Amino acid sequence: MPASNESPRVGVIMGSKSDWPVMEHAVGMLERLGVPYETRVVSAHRTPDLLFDYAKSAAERGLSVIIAGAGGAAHLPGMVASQTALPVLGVPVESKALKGLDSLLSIVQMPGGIAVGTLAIGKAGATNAGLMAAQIVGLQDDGVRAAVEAFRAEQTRTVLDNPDPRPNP
Ligand SMILES: Nc1c(C(=O)O)ncn1[C@@H]1O[C@H](COP(=O)(O)O)[C@@H](O)[C@H]1O
Repeated sequence: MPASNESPRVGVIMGSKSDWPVMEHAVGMLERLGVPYETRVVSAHRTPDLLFDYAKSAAERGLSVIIAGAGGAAHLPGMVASQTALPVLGVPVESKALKGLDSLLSIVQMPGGIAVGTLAIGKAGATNAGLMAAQIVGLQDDGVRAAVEAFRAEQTRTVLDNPDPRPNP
C-alpha cells in the first residue's frame, strides 16, 4: 500500500511478482522518506499493451519518476523509457541462471538517445533506486528533501558512532 493518501509521485513496477523480494527494498526506502508511490506488475514481454498504457499515462497521472525492476532479458526499463519523458531508474533483479549479470547488461546497455539510470543488481540497487527517486522528487518537495538529508545524516552518525569493526569488541 502507498505511504499516504497523497497521489503517487513514484511508480514502482516490476516484470513479475517474483521480483517483489528485491523491489520491496525500493518501496521500503520510499516509505521511510515519506514519498507517495504506487506498485504494479508490468511486463514488456507478457503485458505489452499495459506497459504502453502505463508509461504513456504516467506523467499526466502525476508521477515524477518510474522505478522499473526486472530480471533476465530485462527489457522493461528501456521500453518504459521509450514511452515517457519521465526519468526511469532500472533495477537489475538477480536471475537464477546468470546471477543478474544478464539483467544488468540488458538494462545498462541502452542505445544513445533513450536514457535509463541503471542501479546495482538486487537489494542495494532497489534501495538506491528508492533513494534516488526521493532525491528527484525532493528537487520540488522540501519535505522529501529534508527527509533525504535526515536519512543521510543519521547514516553518517551511525557509522561514526560505531568505529570498531569487530562484531563483539
Ligand atoms: N524481464 C522481465 C520482463 C520484461 O522485461 O518485461 N517481464 C518479466 N521479466 C522477468 O522474468 C523474470 C522471471 O519471471 P517469473 O518468475 O514470473 O517467471 C522476472 O525476474 C521478471 O522480471
